[in-house]
Amino acid sequence: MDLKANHSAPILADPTPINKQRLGIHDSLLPCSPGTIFSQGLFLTLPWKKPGVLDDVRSTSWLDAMKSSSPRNRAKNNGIDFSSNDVDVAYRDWMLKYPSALASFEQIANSAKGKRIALFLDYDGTLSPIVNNPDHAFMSNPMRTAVRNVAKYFPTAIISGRSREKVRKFVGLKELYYAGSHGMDIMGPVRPPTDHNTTGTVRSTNEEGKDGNLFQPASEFLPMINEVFVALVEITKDIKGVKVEDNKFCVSVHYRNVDEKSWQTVAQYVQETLKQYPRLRLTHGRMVLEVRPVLKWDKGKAVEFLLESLGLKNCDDVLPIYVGDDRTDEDAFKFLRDSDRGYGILVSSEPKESNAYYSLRDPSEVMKFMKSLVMYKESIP
Ligand SMILES: O=P(O)(O)OC[C@H]1O[C@H](O[C@H]2O[C@H](CO)[C@@H](O)[C@H](O)[C@H]2O)[C@H](O)[C@@H](O)[C@@H]1O
Repeated sequence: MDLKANHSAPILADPTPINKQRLGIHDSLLPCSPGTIFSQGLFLTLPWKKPGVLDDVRSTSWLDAMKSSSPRNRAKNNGIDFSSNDVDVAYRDWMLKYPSALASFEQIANSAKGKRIALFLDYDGTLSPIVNNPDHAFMSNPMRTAVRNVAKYFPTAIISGRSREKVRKFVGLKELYYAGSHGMDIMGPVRPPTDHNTTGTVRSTNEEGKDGNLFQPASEFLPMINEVFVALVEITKDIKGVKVEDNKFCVSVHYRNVDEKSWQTVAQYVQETLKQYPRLRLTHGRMVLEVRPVLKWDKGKAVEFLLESLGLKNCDDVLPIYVGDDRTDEDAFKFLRDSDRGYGILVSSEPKESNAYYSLRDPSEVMKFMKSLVMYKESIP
């Protein structure tokens, strides 16, 4: 098979328009994403753009996105002086729109009355603090205990951009469901799904010998992703601080530890490499460029899939709660908002537009929130 062939999904025309990134607005919050059309099935079809056209503009826009990914630059762009108390004022204003899930816990508990909560948790920046070395993003033991306790009462799933195996190792709890590669690798419960498009689900046994339903909608992309991973490691090897991470169905190119002067080179190298892979696209996370298949599958779809697999999808008595900190989590927030159920909770210590309803400042507040859920459950006679 020619891995690089442009079968059904040509390259993304202009993946990160400059003004959207400056405003820090996620695509899903805008009326439509220019150039993005959903085709039948899982493939995202994107109009073909002649390779080479607008290359400079595109790498400039990626550079701009990379700069705005740094909290200090973002504050500057929003006219906030980092050294003044403007930051606190801006955060307090923002919390009027996205109230603290801790301060609003009673309200959340009221809407949970008579309902079954299903909890979905992102990993990096939600359960573990953001650190410079992605291999050292460990979860604390108190956090692990909090997740274990909450999972005793509510079905709980981790949905991460990392590979499923890696995030499962970091979390280390058998009692959870895990979805890796931004939801493109899900090990759900055995219960056969009914009305969801789950073709490709196979019965599988995980590392602990537990049976599950494995769903990997991007499996045909695996050889291509492996190839691009090797190519990216090679092309970036002389840029100090770059880390290319294999996340199974996607690849992360971290630039957190790269001198800002070399960011443009990183963006250019990644884009140059991707020109040969029109079935892959580039997205942007926290100081990371992420290469992934052109597939209509994201964390929102993963939540929908897991609810279906758990037999909770079409039930009025279910309250899904999704906690996450990154752009990719917005797809899950949007799914909950659009289907008018449950709550998205954005973890952020700075103002950000979001599809979430509530906010938490950092992982320590996420831990308190989970403890509150346990106390709430234990208080019910
Ligand atoms: O969906 P998530 O579980 O939040 O995964 C998203 C990415 O998280 C990791 O990168 C981020 O965290 C690192 C460790 O704190 C940090 O160094 C990096 O700058 C962040 O982008 C992970 O390494 C990526 O592969 C995930 O895609």
